[in-house]
Amino acid sequence: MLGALLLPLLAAGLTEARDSWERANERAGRALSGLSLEQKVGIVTGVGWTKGPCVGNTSPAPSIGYPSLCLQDGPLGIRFAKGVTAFPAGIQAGSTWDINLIRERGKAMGEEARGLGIHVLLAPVAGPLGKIARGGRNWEGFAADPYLSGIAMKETIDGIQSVGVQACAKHWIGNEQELRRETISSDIKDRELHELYMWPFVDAVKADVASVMCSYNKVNGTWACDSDYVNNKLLKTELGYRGYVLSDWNAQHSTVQSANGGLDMTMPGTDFNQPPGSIYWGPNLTAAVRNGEVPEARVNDMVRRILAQWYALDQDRGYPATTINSWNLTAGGPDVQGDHKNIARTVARDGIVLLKNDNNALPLKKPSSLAIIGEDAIVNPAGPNACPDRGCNTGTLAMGWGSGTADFPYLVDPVSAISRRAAADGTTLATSTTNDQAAGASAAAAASTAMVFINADSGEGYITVEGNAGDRINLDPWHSGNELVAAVAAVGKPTIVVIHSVGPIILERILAQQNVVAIVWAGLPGQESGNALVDVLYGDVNPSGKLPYTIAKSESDYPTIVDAPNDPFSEGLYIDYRRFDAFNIAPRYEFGFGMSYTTFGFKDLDISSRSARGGNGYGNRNSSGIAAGPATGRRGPGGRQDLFDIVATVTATVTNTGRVRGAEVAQLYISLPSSAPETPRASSLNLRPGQSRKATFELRRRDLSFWDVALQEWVVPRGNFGIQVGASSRDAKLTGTITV
Ligand SMILES: OC[C@H]1O[C@@H](O[C@H]2[C@H](O)[C@@H](O)[C@H](O[C@H]3[C@H](O)[C@@H](O)[C@H](O)O[C@@H]3CO)O[C@@H]2CO)[C@H](O)[C@@H](O)[C@@H]1O
Repeated sequence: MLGALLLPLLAAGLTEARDSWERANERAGRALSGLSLEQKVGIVTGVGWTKGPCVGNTSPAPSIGYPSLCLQDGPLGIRFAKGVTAFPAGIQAGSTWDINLIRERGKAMGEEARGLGIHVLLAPVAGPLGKIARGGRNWEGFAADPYLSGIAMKETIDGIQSVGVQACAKHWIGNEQELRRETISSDIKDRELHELYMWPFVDAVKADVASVMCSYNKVNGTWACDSDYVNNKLLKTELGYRGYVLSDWNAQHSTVQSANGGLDMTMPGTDFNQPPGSIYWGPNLTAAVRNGEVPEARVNDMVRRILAQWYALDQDRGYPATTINSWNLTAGGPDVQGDHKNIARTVARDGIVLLKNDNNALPLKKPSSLAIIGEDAIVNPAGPNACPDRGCNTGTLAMGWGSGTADFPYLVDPVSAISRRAAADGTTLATSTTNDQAAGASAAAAASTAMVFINADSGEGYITVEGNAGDRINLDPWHSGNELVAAVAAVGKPTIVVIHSVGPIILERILAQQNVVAIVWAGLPGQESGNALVDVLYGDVNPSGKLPYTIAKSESDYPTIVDAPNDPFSEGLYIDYRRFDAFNIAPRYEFGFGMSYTTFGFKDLDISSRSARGGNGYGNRNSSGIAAGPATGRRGPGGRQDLFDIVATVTATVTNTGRVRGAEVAQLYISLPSSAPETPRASSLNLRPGQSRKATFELRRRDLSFWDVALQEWVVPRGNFGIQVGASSRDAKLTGTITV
């Protein structure tokens, strides 16, 4: 392992902001001048839960052709609709580490939103970031790492907004657990706030995300949606955010403080989990303006921000009428799936991580017989959508529960997909599709190979499933999964374990079973679950997924668990792999780990750096032209714009040294000079080699900087930066340095 901490980096081409914002902003200003105060307040206030077709709706302003804005979840597809695609969850997209796939998934979600006349898709998610392994909503986001999360945020937003739908980056900020999420204070120190929790939102702002949703929790003692500090100072001033801030549903706690603190839209608008009739804005905001507590200029700013995004995305020109009906699904329409099952299958497949594969147990080679065991192999007998917001764990797991879900149009379960393949191969199947251990053992006894399906679920805290109030109660598989694997493995047949999970599971008891020869981490694959799995199990596609979080040997190895009434974030910068690396804790499977059916060689590391302040580029392995010191560029979306300058390019040649075609995610990690505070981050480049190809990583000034609390600025320290290119956070194949 290199150095105490590793700061990683990525690939090219980060920002293609829309250039129409200035014009849109002018149009918004003109439109605004013709509106009454009541009309403006209607644009910033939701009409109430279930009072419109979408989960969030605002009042129209017909005089300027402005509609009732429709805001709808969510991060893996359209909630409360029929005829939509149930895409793989964010965490599955993250485990592909594939920029293009992540963008295509976002675009497909955007197309479905547009097709239903949804103006704002409430996605993607970067909070929770995933510092708490048990955190109920971690699976809605992409990775327990700000760098990978940030890249995925940018690509998803680009995809959604490329088809004219407003994206919403959520939940801003510090919403890391479900327990007491509406009362807890996330007490986050300045450096951690910048380097971990704000980092992916910077990418979102740089991508010109239309809206940001403030979270339920308090930040350093003040409700996020009422906080001048997080909304005005950090988001709108420091990060140069041009869009609007909307509240999570009922996350607003005041009329005046929230208005003056930077909130621009309140949702859902009335009496949601509150006494009937309670509402902070609407008439109360009008009154606060009239009595001088909120300047009308502030309300004008809210409306201008909202209208500017509507104009910038051309939603004033021929945008489809809203046809979704969240409260009567059969009355909504039309079917908007198109061919999106293809991208859903590809993301599900490329997000599968192969964790163990003794003696090439996989891919399967037309086995004469195969036992399929476990309730996770079949669809819930009551149907895949039997439980509202997927609030149960019955049958195969393909998404978590809560507002970040969609109805399955269908769910291809593992047993159906494997049965089709087995029929074609002439394989005899023995099935036991409950978690009954004796039945599982007897199925295994009847076959040459056993395959056991287990899972672990979590979700949003307004639903409790089998004692799990959103957050998980432990990191074990559900429904006695460990015992089922043990009973099957004891039969003595080669045993393959397939796991569907929202996040890490402690695997030690499974790994202790001698006959467990392979472990396939199938994640949260969405509607194409079984098809994607068969693609990998049979080697039609070589697995290329890499873990977007660390799998520990013991839960106590993780930095924090859900408990205190307030969270002091005392783990500091050391979340997920940063903690394992810094404190020399051996993980079971490290961040970035994932096996393949082939092998890869890495060679020819080349590092060329250039001045961050416009100097000429030159190849150099030692002293660079990169200027040390604080960022000084003008501010724009994302903050100081010189932070996005490319200051170095790192290349390496990756060769497929095995016998079958395959893809490798080459990963680059940077360690900052020891003289500077340590700053770990991670990222990657997805490389699909034929035989040999060059992986190219473009490093931005931002990627070599740490947040200097005293200076209140990003700073590039002097000294040697360690460069590591390899196959995971702990598998360095090539190393080098950049000296600043
Ligand atoms: O959907 C918009 C945002 O909503 C937040 O979650 C809320 C969720 O949408 C809503 O369905 C749920 O309502 C439940 C309510 O809280 C509960 O008291 C009642 O018994 O059942 C309702 C469900 O039928 O409330 C959620 C908030 O508590 C999300 O945080 C946000 O990400 C969504 O975008």
